[in-house]
Amino acid sequence: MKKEQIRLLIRAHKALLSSEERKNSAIKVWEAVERTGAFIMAERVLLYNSLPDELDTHSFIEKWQNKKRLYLPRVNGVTLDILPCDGREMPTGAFCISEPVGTDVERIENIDLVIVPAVAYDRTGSRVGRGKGYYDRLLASTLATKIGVGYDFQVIDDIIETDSHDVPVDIVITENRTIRAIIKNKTNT
Ligand SMILES: Nc1nc2c(c(=O)[nH]1)N(C=O)[C@@H](CNc1ccc(C(=O)N[C@@H](CCC(=O)O)C(=O)O)cc1)CN2
Ligand SMILES: Nc1ncnc2c1ncn2[C@@H]1O[C@H](COP(=O)(O)OP(=O)(O)OP(=O)(O)O)[C@@H](O)[C@H]1O
Repeated sequence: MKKEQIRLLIRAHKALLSSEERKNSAIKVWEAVERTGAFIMAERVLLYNSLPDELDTHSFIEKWQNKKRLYLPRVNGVTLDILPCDGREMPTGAFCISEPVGTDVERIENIDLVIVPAVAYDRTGSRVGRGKGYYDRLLASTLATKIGVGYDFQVIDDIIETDSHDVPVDIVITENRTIRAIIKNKTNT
């Protein structure tokens, strides 16, 4: 299936979710994330500030804000800057996402774990994003563990047709499953 087709299908499916279902799924996903070795071991974690149509991250960020060093992305042209999520107020930035302020940009090399949003995943960890390539550019230069989160229907049975720039995740976590990608994504280990 082509990426654009997948985006349309998933958008339609998401529109059917009740707020109760959204909330319950998020609780289960974050409980499963907390059980992974990658999360337990991680000191610096890059999260995303969820949009209404994404798996909610707000309660999770609040819970862990003072226990780990959390970071959020901020759009800078075609790339993402990584800023600490330190509890300060976050104004609405690009694409209506609340983004951290300040100049304390962190290097992606220093991040231990990246929690990645996506529109869809397949069971090998390949992902379809929102089509702007921000995460592909960011993840191209990290050895951090990458956990993709989402609702269970965001994991599709088809294998996603990928391009050479696409960076897969290592683990996909939904309310029903934790999928460890079959293909090892790191080339130097
Ligand atoms: N919560 C969250 N933060 C994120 C991302 C994300 O996907 N989710 N990003 C991931 O890259 C980066 C921002 N990139 C984004 C790119 C497109 C859209 C978006 O809403 N696109 C619309 C189409 C708008 C258009 O084409 O102009 C859409 O998907 O319907 C949002 C964020 C960094 N921060
Ligand atoms: N590492 C990269 N360097 C330069 N351009 C890139 C890179 N990765 C992706 N792109 C460009 O970004 C655009 C969108 O790519 P794609 O459709 O794969 O995005 P996506 O995976 O859905 O989005 P995202 O990675 O933001 O979640 C493409 O035109 C692609 O050429």
